[in-house]
Amino acid sequence: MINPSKDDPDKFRRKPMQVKEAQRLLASYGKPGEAESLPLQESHGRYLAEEVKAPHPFPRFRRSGMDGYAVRSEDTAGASSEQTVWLDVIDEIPCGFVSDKTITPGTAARIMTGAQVPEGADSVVMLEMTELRVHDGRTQMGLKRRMQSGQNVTPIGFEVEEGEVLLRPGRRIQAGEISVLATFGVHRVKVYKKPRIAIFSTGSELLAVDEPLQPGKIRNSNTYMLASQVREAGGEPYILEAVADELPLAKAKVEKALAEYDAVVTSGGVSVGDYDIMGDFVRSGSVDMLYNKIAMRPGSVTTAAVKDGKLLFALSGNPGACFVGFELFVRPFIQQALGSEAPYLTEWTAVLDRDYTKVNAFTRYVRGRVEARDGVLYAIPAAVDESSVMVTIKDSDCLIVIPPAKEATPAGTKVNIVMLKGNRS
Ligand SMILES: Nc1nc2c(c(=O)[nH]1)N[C@H]1C(S)=C(S)[C@@H](COP(=O)(O)OP(=O)(O)OC[C@H]3O[C@@H](n4cnc5c(N)ncnc54)[C@H](O)[C@@H]3O)O[C@H]1N2
Ligand code: MOO
Ligand SMILES: [Mg+2]
Repeated sequence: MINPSKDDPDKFRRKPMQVKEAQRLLASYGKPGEAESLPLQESHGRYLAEEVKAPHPFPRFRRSGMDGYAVRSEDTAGASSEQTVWLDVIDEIPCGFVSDKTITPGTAARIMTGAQVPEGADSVVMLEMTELRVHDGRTQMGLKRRMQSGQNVTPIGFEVEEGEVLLRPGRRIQAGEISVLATFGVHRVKVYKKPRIAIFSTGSELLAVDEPLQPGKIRNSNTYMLASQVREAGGEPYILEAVADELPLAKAKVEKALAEYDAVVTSGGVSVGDYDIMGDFVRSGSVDMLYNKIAMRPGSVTTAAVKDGKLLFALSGNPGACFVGFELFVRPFIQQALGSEAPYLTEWTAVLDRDYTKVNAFTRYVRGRVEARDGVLYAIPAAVDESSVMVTIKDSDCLIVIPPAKEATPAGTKVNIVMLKGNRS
């Protein structure tokens, strides 16, 4: 039986908050966590918790850029297409070896790419530009070209000076950063710990992925989608079992999870329905509600609350809204906890590729694809983008931001797009 007293007007009177305002509010909770030291090869995708300075210049020694001969450029002054200059070859220097000889006038040393240029030499002649002979019992190299001082020699500190700041805290470690760290012998890297994020869905209709379908029921896809989003954002997902739409069950589960993990993400039950228990929970006083309505679609009922400094993100059950709510609010929190210097998704501008006919008082985050044609970015909205639609999430690489509009937004309009791909670990 429907109980009329259930329709508490408080439930419906929600004050919408703008996306950016909600992000600012959440940012005061998103702080880098503890640091840990990881072996270099395990640090990929993490964020530096320390500043890395160059303990020595790089290159550390004058380095040959070619396989050839180290010479004194002065000695080649007389070389021309008609005139070969011959120099005595006094040493052979493979990579990794340092010659104990000095190149004096009239001499040269055979040298390999990457080897230390010997004292006295100031340039390296490419092997292909030289000839070799034995003359009066001496091995000589000949060349017909004048060399400039410094030619094919990389000077000390060409890339990096000693003491230079190479990487700052908050820098995401990828291949280029790994190369820097390895070059300077940073074999253990101080990074921020991954935040541990508990995830569970609410809904009496939910079946586990391995259960056969039953009438009126669906499989729980949000939990797994969210775990994947947590991972992509750099966090450590912890999947908890879904709970039925019963307030005491959800309350106990959230409170335990908030105590045990760095943050909790739930899906479902935040709207105004009779069994929307998460909505009731955040208004129950057990947690401090930050917002329960955002001026956006999908995900207008996206909710957040805090307890003892820990965040509860109560996302919509509708898969499209759940996905967007995560990207706009949970992802930045995870990134902030990781110490990222750029916690929000990259925004670009693009040209709307076709008319977007829906109107709304709230900003829409329409899933879509981005395409570059003739140097211009075009944003193509997904054919179906309803909040309840799951299947087009996988085909989207951006969210097209359509500001509140009373009329259709025509093709050709310049729009902001929030990039979903290319930001990931
Ligand atoms: N009278 C109104 N009804 C609705 C409103 C409204 O303003 N007034 N808002 C609509 C909007 S917008 C959204 S979004 C949804 C939000 O719903 P809830 O967050 O309360 O989520 P549920 O009611 O639990 O479920 C909605 C929908 O999503 C499916 N679902 C839930 N959990 C999962 C999961 N883990 N995996 C896959 N699918 C899931 C669920 O079965 C429902 O179909 O409310 C509108 N209604
Ligand atoms: O939360 Mo609903 O997805 O606003 O459309
Ligand atoms: Mg509901």
